Amino acid sequence: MAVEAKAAEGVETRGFEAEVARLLHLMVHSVYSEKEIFLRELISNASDACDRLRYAALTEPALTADDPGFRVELAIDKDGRRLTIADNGIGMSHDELVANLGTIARSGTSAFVEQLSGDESKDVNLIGRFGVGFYSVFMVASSVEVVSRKAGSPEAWSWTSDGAGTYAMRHAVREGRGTTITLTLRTGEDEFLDAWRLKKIVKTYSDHIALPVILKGEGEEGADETLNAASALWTRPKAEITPEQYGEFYRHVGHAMDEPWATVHWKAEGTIEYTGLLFIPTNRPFDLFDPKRESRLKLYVRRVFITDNCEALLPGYLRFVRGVVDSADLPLNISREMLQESALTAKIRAGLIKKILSELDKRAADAEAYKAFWDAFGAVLKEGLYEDFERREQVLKLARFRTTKSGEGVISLADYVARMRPNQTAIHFITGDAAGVGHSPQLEAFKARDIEVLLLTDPIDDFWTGVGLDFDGKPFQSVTRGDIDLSLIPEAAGGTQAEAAPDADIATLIAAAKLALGEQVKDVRVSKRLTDSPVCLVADSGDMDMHLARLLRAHKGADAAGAKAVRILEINPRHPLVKALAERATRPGATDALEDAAHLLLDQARIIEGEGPSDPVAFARRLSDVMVRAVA
Ligand SMILES: Nc1ncnc2c1ncn2[C@@H]1O[C@H](COP(=O)(O)OP(=O)(O)OP(=O)(O)O)[C@@H](O)[C@H]1O
Repeated sequence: MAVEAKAAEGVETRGFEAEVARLLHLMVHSVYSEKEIFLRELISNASDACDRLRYAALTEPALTADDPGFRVELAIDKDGRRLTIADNGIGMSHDELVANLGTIARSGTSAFVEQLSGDESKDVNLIGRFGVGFYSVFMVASSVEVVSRKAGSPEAWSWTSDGAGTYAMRHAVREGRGTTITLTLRTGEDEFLDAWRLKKIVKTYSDHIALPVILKGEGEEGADETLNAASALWTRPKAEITPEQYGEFYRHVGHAMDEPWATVHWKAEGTIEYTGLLFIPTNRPFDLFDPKRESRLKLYVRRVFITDNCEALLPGYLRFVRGVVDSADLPLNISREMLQESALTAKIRAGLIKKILSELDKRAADAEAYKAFWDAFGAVLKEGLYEDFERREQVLKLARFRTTKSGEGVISLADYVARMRPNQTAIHFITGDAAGVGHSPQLEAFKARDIEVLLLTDPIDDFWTGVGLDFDGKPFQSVTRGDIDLSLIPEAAGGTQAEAAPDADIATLIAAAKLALGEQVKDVRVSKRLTDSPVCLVADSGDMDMHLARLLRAHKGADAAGAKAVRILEINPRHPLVKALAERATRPGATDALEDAAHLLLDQARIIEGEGPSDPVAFARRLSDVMVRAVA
């Protein structure tokens, strides 16, 4: 953390973590046009600090007894070119100052730093997409002092920096708890010393903050002035809240920078009362695929912030939802642990899920807007198909799919069913990588019969398709697994099939291939799925789907249960190569050539699956032997 720590006359100079130094360099040289967002970030932090103290005071009331009125105060010192933002929140200890303002502790900021290209003109635009919290002050300030006193502690500490590689820590004096941040503004940033400008900024970005943001001494006859509405946004009547205010509030609670894709604000009344103000983001939050799959919803009890880490409030598959739930029915002194188990929490959870799913259902009517949502969060929502047994049908109805016929668009299962071919009884799908899945040879017979196939490319697809779901009475069936019989479905017009090799010859070829390949395949058989390619691999009906097996091998190693299942090699009796080999198989002395051919066919099928030959050296040798014979 500290590159260098030097104690001289009570001053401790420390180096910023390398990533912070990079970030600060960008801030200091920033030409970002909306520099005023630094104030939003500081007020947002101050409000969070007050929320956290209010919660701590539930169990330790002495923490706030001397100064119960939470607030944020802004003060301007024109002569000194200084702007001060002070709060009476929880404050920071020496170690917290070092940890929070010297390193990158937030996932959002580290995602930001990861994206930095070194090209400043490009990087500056990232500021608007990520937000950089506290560090944004260096866009406007030549030096910054943070004086903080942790609630309950007599000691205060000062953190100072000019944003150039190091910061200094020293003892300080602060009357009462909280944090005071003093910015010395750079030349050219005088607008932030102007009371009108500050009022405007607070009104625009921080009106929703639930505690008063006060401008000191700039009102009539030097009076203090409260600049924001200072009441919790979710408690205000919907009709009085503008979309801009909802948007700012979303960015504050969601630690986000985008616009909400959907806003749902309602009051639940009945067995349990609560207010919900939920947002579905437009963009994927950075921690969306974090293995912890935590929900970030903020829970309040009668406007006192309790936690933003209550797993029991939202299932993992809705973890992209941001916002606030405030209930008067939960006890104020409820612990985070009790919350997880409370029957009231379970009721709220059921209410939230219902509201979110029905909102999605409503919005699905606008196909284009819904596709934007689906592209961002569909992969997560589909986890519900696997884990929310009760609501599978609802989620399935909300799901959208790319298919062999959808082009760049997506379709619903209802669309799929409506387009099913005569005598088609199942919903066919293939799982795989986005780049290759649409070209798999296993799809050939489906294309020949004009049967639509769902192209599933999210890792979760391999899981939910294995739980025996159906839609509208139609089961899901993988095109790469088990026996497939499409003979009852008419071929598409214009399709002509080449003559197949005689059955007896094919039987001889199959026998020779089985002998040559031994344990490497479970079976060799005539394919009903191929029309153009000579071979493909399929999984046996009881075995794991091939794509899932590959995923498991990649993540858990070759020994993972089911990952090793041996596949079936299918051959296409109408393909010229197979026909020639079948003919050759009936002639005497064919064994060696057929052995090479069988291995090459298997390797070819493996390559098409994206797996590579099982023995690359042997593959290369066989291939050159065959080529030599061909050109000799
Ligand atoms: N006024 C404050 N009082 C107490 N702690 C603070 C204050 N300002 C910042 N902090 C601490 O410093 C941390 C880093 O702040 P920073 O603004 O960089 O990120 P953040 O607030 O966590 O995230 P975001 O900017 O996305 O809201 C905070 O998480 C908080 O712990």
